[in-house]
Amino acid sequence: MPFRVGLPAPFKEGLGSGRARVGMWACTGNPLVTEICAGSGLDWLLIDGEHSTNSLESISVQLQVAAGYPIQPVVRLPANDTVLIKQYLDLGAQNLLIPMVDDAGQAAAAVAAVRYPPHGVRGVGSALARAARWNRVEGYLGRADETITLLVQVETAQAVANVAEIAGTDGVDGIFIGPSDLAASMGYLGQQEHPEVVAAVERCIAVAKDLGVPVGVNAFAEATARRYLDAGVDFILVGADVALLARASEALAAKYLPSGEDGAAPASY
Ligand SMILES: O=C(O)C(=O)C[C@H](O)[C@@H](O)CO
Repeated sequence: MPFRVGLPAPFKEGLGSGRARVGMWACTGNPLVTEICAGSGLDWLLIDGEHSTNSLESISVQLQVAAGYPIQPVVRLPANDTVLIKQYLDLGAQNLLIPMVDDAGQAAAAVAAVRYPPHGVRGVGSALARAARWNRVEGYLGRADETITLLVQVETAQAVANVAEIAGTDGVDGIFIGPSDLAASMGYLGQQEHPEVVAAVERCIAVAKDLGVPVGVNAFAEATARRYLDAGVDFILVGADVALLARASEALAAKYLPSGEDGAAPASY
């Protein structure tokens, strides 16, 4: 039986070759919404465990739903934490994004967390875990690494200063730049488009390209997204389910309600 039977290809496969992968955030915690986004035709979905109402259970169901569509799910954890990483891997998240990785030591800790001993510290629970399809994936323990993609987030001024060491850490499959937190840490809270922030993002992209390490970024403004694509990012997030719904529902209200009304529905509605 070929290895990896029943498991999707990891995000790292082919990453950095060919055109950039374009994706969106899945933040509602709702499998139906994620299913709608999974059928969008986009390349990848980022299921968010950091700023969204997602639990281990809701992420697990969304991965099952997304598996029916030609889209690659990546899951962001709330923190760079060995126990959480074990739980996310075991529920079947193969592609992990770890937030707030500021130096090579923190990157190495994330690498150790995704690897079984002797190469790391991941606890062994494959018989109980969807990761190994309850031990139906022949040889999973010896080859789990092949099924996992580890992406780390560069999103502070400190991380930008250390970007070459972070990107070059053995076992890191790519870096993902977070302009919102980066802007905040540079003293420009809420100003992801500030020229110094954009310049720092572009510096990180250039360093990663020089090292041959795949690099991604978040950019909701189309002009900025296109700028980062031109700079050579390999994967990008260009929108979010919650943001699309918020803006589209506001546009509906603006279209049909007389201007000046707040659009609140009657109490009995
Ligand atoms: O700092 C960033 O940018 C990110 O990490 C992405 C944000 O979390 C995303 O929610 C957009 O604000």
